[in-house]
Amino acid sequence: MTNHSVSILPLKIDHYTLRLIQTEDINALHPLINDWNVVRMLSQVPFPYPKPLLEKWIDSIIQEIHTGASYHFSIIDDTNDQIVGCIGLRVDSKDQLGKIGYWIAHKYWGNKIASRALQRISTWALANLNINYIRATAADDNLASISVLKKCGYQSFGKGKEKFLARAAEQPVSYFLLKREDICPGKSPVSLNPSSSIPKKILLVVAGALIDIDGRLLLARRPEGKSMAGMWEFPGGKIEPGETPEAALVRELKEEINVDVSQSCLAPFTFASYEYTDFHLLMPLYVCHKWKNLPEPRENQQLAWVPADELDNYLVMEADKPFIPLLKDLLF
Ligand SMILES: Nc1nc2c([nH]c(=O)n2[C@@H]2O[C@H](COP(=O)(O)OP(=O)(O)OP(=O)(O)O)[C@@H](O)[C@H]2O)c(=O)[nH]1
Repeated sequence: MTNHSVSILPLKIDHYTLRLIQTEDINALHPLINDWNVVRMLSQVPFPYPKPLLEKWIDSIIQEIHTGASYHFSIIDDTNDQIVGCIGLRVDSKDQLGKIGYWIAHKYWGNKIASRALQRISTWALANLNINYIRATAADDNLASISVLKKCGYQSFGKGKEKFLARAAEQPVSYFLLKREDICPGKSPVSLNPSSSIPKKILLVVAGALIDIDGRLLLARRPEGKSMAGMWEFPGGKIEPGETPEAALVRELKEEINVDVSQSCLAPFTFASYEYTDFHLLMPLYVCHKWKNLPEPRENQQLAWVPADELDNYLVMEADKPFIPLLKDLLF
């Protein structure tokens, strides 16, 4: 994907901070991870864990942040500035999958740090990375981790065997998956026989497809905290009572991305009629080629100018999916 960067500011949970692992963390991390209690539950780590090997791993994951291949965080107790564990995620963009792993130093077990960190990173990752699912693996004898995963909404989806370096043996493991809908249930599409459900409130929303002189389309990413955070959509919003769709779109474009558009520059293009779990969305989409001001995110959303051949890399809202082939024809 182009033209937008992942927000990796330190993340807060109660009195803990999650921030990207740094080279200087080595001295604090090494004694905490070089502990049989911790290492026996991690498949890829030997025991003892030589410091230079950890150093090499830290160097590699710092490089991977630049390419977006992985994001690993130290978990820091704000009360004394001590590192208490790590949590990280490797990104497989092709399958829209993140693979998550974490450990907490033995002396901090029992403080619910893992579940809070897992909850936080899962929400952050689904809102900011190009993924729709997060996968985790736990050794079958790691009951604490299995309970943490279940508490955070991860569903068990199978069993297998994996080699654990520290134990020098294969171990039975369980695989877990978190889907976007599992943590944002409000707006998931109705999958089972929608016609039999109770009639829903019709929500009138208007959206704009802004196309620049290079033939790229503007997409906005729903920020963390909103329903369906991380999904891409078209700038726009709800039509207020007494408002025309055109007036509403002019207002929304100003409010959301500080763009001035005149109603006469909005060309009706198509519309979405889509049943979400709690409402039925009716949303006209207008095309617009002319506006004033450079679009700027005013609501903490990411913005991306996307050429036609990259549109398929963006996870757009379910209701917007039919727009994509139509817009590709328009852009090419
Ligand atoms: N603006 C916009 N909304 C869309 C698109 N596709 C789509 O399903 N929607 C849905 O239409 C509704 C838009 O309302 P909105 O933008 O005013 O509201 P919101 O949920 O973002 O937040 P809010 O209610 O806190 O303002 C949302 O429920 C959103 O999920 C789209 O392409 N653009």
